[in-house]
Amino acid sequence: MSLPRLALTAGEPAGIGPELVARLAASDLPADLVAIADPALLAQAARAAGIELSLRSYDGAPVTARARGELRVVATTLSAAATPGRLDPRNAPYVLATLARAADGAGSGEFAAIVTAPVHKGVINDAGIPFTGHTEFFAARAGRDVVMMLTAPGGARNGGDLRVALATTHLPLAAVPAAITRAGLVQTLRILCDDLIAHFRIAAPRIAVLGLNPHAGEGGHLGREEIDVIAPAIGQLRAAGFDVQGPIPADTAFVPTQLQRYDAVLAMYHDQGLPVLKHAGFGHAVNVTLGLPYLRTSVDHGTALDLAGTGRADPGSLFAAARLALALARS
Ligand SMILES: NC(=O)c1ccc[n+]([C@@H]2O[C@H](COP(=O)([O-])OP(=O)(O)OC[C@H]3O[C@@H](n4cnc5c(N)ncnc54)[C@H](O)[C@@H]3O)[C@@H](O)[C@H]2O)c1
Ligand SMILES: N[C@H](C(=O)O)[C@H](O)COP(=O)(O)O
Repeated sequence: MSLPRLALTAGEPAGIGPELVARLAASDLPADLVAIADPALLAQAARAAGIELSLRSYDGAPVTARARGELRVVATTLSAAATPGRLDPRNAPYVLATLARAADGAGSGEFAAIVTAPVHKGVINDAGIPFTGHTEFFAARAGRDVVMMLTAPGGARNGGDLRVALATTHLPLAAVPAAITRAGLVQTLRILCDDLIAHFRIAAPRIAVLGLNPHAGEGGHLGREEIDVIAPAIGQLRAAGFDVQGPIPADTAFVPTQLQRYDAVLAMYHDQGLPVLKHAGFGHAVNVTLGLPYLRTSVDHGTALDLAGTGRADPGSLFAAARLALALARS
């Protein structure tokens, strides 16, 4: 039987992504690993980290076994030689070309899933290309509404997984209140519930929806978004039969006794939910994009320019992302 094929994008060439992809290839993960990257960059990162890598050109043929270190590559050429730790806007189109190739392959069924190493959003913008993240890039390319969810195995302290989804993703904090709309929340909650049922095999997901303001608005005295927007969206989902609770004050939503009651928490913005998730699981948590017509998982960390080229980057999250992608593909 052929192995499930995972597309691996190596991300920012000056970051830790190429080294992590090489480390994953050196593992015994039972998958047909296809990197979409510059082969010379992968070889250079592997050499620097003392990883033995055997690169082969990707020809599309199915494979039934993969030896440690074996990695097929869709060769994508850097615009400028990469130096670890030093960003170069000239390579931004290269980074986006790797994402586009992965998206097209996953969309056509060529890949069972995409697993992405981190990109640097700033340098892509410095190159004059508007870009806020993989999540938004894949959503736009697929023409779908999506939801960013991070999952930390065992992060709920009761042995369960901590899952945090976001109502808004990469935008300035000042723009958050206006970006939270009733229709948007309803769509986000539907995608979250549907994908927890379809992909995570949770028959009736229990969702905690956080408030936006301190103490969930304190009855309207500390903000009205809970009353005007969040509660009506929750009501709509509940009327449709979903187990959605809230708006819950964010400051106490993550205490273990509260978390036990839920399968996922919907935070209103990036830094309301992700610091908790990363505190609980940094290094082995996984970022999953829900709502895409294909599977996409990613690491819980960024480009770590300070570690690039040192061989000291922890590959735990990329391994977890690849394992989750495989599990989701099998299910
Ligand atoms: N999946 C992604 O593409 C992704 C995720 C998060 C951040 N980013 C981007 O990465 C860039 C840098 O972001 P940042 O500095 O806020 O976060 P970062 O995760 O790159 O670094 C934060 C700290 O964590 C450490 N760290 C990160 N990954 C590590 C690993 N695998 N092993 C050991 N230590 C690790 C770094 O050395 C640093 O001290 C930004 O452009 C950001 O947007 C991308
Ligand atoms: N919000 C993510 C995090 O903090 O880990 C990260 O920026 C990556 O997002 P994309 O997968 O959309 O690039």
